[in-house]
Amino acid sequence: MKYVIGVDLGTSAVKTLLVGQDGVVRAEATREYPLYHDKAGWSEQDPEDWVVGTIDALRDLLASSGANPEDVEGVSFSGQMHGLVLLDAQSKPVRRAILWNDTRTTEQCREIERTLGDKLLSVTRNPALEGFTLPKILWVKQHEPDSFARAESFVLPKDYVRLRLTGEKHMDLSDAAGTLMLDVAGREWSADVLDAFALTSGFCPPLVEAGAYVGELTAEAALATGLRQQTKVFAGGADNACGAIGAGILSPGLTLCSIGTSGVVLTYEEDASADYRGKVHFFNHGKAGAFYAMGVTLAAGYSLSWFRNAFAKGETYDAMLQGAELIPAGANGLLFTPYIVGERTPHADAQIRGSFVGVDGSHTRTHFARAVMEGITFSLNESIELFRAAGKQVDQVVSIGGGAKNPLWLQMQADIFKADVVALENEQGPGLGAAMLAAVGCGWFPSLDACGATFVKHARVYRPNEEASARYGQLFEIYRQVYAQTADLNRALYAFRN
Ligand SMILES: Nc1ncnc2c1ncn2[C@@H]1O[C@H](COP(=O)(O)OP(=O)(O)O)[C@@H](O)[C@H]1O
Ligand SMILES: O=C(CO)[C@@H](O)[C@H](O)COP(=O)(O)O
Repeated sequence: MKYVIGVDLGTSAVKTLLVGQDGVVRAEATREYPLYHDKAGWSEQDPEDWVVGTIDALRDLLASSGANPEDVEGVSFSGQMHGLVLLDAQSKPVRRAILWNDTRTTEQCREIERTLGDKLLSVTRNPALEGFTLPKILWVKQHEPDSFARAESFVLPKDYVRLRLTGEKHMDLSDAAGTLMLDVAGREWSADVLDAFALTSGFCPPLVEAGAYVGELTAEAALATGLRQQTKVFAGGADNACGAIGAGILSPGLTLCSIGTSGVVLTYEEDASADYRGKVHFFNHGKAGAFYAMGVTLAAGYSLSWFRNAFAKGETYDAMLQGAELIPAGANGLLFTPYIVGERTPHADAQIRGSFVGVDGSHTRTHFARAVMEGITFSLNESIELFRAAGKQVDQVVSIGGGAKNPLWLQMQADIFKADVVALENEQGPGLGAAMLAAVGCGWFPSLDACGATFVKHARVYRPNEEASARYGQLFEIYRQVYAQTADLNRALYAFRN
């Protein structure tokens, strides 16, 4: 049996999958790494942690599977999007990476809007959001001129790991789309954007397709991981593009829900003609020539992991959520808004923060945990509603990410989305998508679609429960009001955050 490896560089951990030619996941290995929140709204990681974690996980993957390295033909990547890794002339990071969920750049977003005007939406196809890469570059330029002066180029998180494993510097289109520097429809770095901010084209890495062959491992990387130096390396893509590939979202009419650290709802777009007027993100897909539109909840899984760290430290998610399935929909009148690091869709607001509304003396920790899951799912439903309002039919949603490990949450998604929710045999969609890019690159299949027919394995389908759905419909209308009712209060509280 021949194998490929998918590496998913997530926010909480790097997850590696060894997948056979039959699409069966033979082994998994994971390494967690820390997040640094030095100030409210800041979120950073050390790129070295990604590299060490990836090498350790790959070594583990080979050891635990017993696979012969000679049989591992290719490897590809999926990565958390937008994170800025500034590199010096020797391709060494000049500072820690500033991540997608870091919201320090509101001022730079306004500068981008003023400078680019209409070109912002017509060229980059996206609004200026704090999480995107260009505002981070401008922030470093303004606040850390010494670091910026040493920076000769930039890459995104998974590009840095690939650079360390191959010695080759590239960025794929699906990830470049999240920088706000790409002409998304034209599929090239935008001269308009680069000129407007005095950035040279040499500052940006060469662009490739997600499925492009970019080289083989360095001798050092082969020795450290146990893989052969001749293992073929393919560029890989943004985690949401790879999640879409791994969930089979490869043709029109298909919808994905991913609950990782962030939460996303995305729909496939055949071409760049759709115009959502910046209400949702619009990016290049990992399938060459295609696109996707996507709404993002900044703190989806992160809200539940925050809740666990704060109130159930040391417990597993399953232990913390025990009994939550016995509580009726609506958590006995307790509502949660998951704005704990700000929000993107439908409220692009870095200052908003979360709320529990309706706290009652009878509520237990389990009610709060259930309310957190419901609030996250209501937030994702706002994106589903946006797509429905734009004319998309959303009858079936494929669900992936850590949140899809929990059957209660999958049923809740079906009830709140009022759509069938399909779980996959393995919820690690982005890692599987990366493995599919490698499988197609190695010539095992003529296309991603053909590969999907073997690799994407649907498991249980969760259908909406009529009674719960009706109840959630009423609660969703109340949930929707909380943003407007708490926006001013949160602006007033801003001065009191560290
Ligand atoms: N057993 C579980 N039950 C419910 N939620 C879970 C479970 N396991 C993980 N999660 C959720 O999944 C999130 C991590 O998802 P993952 O896809 O691994 O994230 P990332 O790709 O951002 O690193 C956690 O923050 C948590 O909210
Ligand atoms: O910022 C976005 C998408 O625009 C996030 O979806 C990141 O790509 C991080 O993803 P996860 O770590 O939650 O998978």
